[in-house]
Amino acid sequence: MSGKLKVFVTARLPAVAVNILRERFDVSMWDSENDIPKDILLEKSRGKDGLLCLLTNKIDKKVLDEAGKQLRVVSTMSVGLDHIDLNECKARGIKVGYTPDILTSATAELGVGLLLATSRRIVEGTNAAKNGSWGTWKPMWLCGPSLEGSTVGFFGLGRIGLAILQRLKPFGVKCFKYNTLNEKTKEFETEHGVTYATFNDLLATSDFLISCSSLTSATKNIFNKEAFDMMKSTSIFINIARGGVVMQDDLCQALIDGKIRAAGLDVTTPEPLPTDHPLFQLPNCVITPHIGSATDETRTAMAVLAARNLLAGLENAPMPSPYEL
Ligand SMILES: O=C(O)C(=O)CO
Repeated sequence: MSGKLKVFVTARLPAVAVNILRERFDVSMWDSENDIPKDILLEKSRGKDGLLCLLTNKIDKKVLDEAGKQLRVVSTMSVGLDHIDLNECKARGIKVGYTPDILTSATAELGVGLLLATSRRIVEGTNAAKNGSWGTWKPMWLCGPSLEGSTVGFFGLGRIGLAILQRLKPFGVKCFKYNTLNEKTKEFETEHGVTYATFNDLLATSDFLISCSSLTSATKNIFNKEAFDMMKSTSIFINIARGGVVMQDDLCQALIDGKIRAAGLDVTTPEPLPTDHPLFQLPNCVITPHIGSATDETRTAMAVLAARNLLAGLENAPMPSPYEL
């Protein structure tokens, strides 16, 4: 038996990340890209000093109990933390590490991609080109709204929202609005050319509404029937945050009824969304499988940062990216 601290990694990660841990710890890993079943997560967490997890692993009281009192660090390869019971971690003195910043650009790129895919009807267009419905060039076929001259609203304007805003400026957007829990300073608003809106104003005036907010008890299901009813029938809704901010059945109905024009979703409830889900039947809904941060560079950097957080946390050194509980 080695006297090394024990860590469990809940998914197959790039070797460059795992090797950081192997040098110092007794490492076991769920060596698969498929999600680890809960019973195995519980079993493998038992007796570990540290866990390196993904956003798909619910690190709840049960996992923490099963791991045992020696568990000192939970490091997640994600910026989102809604899968971790943070209150329990705090109560137990367990340190939490996460991976913000390094995925901002990649996620912002995908957000812009979804905006363009929905507004310019790129998926509908490629399908039409493939399936023979192309025909001749028609004056108004597959038209969509322009970003130029539009009002773009952000629900949540943290790192990722801001990065999308910056990328959208060259498109000639007329007005950027935002709604967040805490209003930003006037200096911030002036610097970024964005104005605060109440949630209702954001709904009523945005041509494009982008959800970039974290999932909390305050944001859960906030995009519901009432919200979609308030949006313009010409507006486009984008969600790159968490599926849980949306009442998905209400969104589906709003798209069917023409309450809003289109939606682009990188996140859904559940994930994966069953292939027979009605949203997949709608031509005005573009769904990508939670790939916001999926660039080669970003995913590798996230894995490495998660490993470094775990290493530092277990060695009582400052984590490169701690989440302050
Ligand atoms: O890091 C996260 O929270 C993600 O959603 C991954 O893109």
